[in-house]
Amino acid sequence: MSQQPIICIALDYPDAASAWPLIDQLEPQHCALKVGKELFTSAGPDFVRELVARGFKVFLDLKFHDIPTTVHNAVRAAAELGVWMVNVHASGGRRMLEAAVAAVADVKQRPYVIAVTVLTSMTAEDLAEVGITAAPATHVLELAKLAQTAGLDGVVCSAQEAAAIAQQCGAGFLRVTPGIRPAGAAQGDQRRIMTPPEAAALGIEVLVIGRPITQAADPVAALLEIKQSLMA
Ligand SMILES: O=c1ccn([C@@H]2O[C@H](COP(=O)(O)O)[C@@H](O)[C@H]2O)c(=O)[nH]1
Repeated sequence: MSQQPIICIALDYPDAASAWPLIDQLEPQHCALKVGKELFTSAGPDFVRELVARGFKVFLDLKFHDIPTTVHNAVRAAAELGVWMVNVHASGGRRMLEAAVAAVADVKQRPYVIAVTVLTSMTAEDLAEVGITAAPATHVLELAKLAQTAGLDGVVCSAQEAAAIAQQCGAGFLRVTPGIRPAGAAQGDQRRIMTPPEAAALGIEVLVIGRPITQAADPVAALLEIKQSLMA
């Protein structure tokens, strides 16, 4: 991983035709691309293979959460697409996490396997409603510890928890942070947020940014402006 964070653009488009105009203007050395549930459901594995063939690092953000055998086989199928990173929910538990790691053990180009801790859209109140009374930061750390001891490469967390995770899990354990909002950008449904320069100052490895880029009048200019803000 480089000193500057990798900017991973969340391609949250309804279909491939809507996504290509932006992708066609991007260079693989400038950003990674995230394909999530909406676009994958619509565009499918061939779309992912095409991004990989064009040289992009692809984060397949399908957040698998199921019984261990099902997650093992799903992670294996994702790895065979040649993606750079794939994820599962840490709350699926240790056996599920270990199954996800085992799935990529003998894959030729092994992807990073990371675990979602607490969604960046969630507050303490949201957690309490699903029976988790710990503060988000506390629960994120518990799940990060579980993911690390199960052999995962890192976690999805908010930038607000990134420093504590580095302290607890050490360097080399990836922190992939959505909920990144340039100053003045619409928060939308995100709740635990941080600006790109603040997140970069924490040494976060991957910043996931969607709408502030994809819904900008000029998405490429928005990406360049964010990258420029990291140099200051
Ligand atoms: O905790 C999480 C896990 C995943 N996401 C995904 O990241 C992007 C964020 O997009 P924005 O438009 O920048 O809000 C989106 O694809 C989510 O599915 C997340 O936000 N939080």
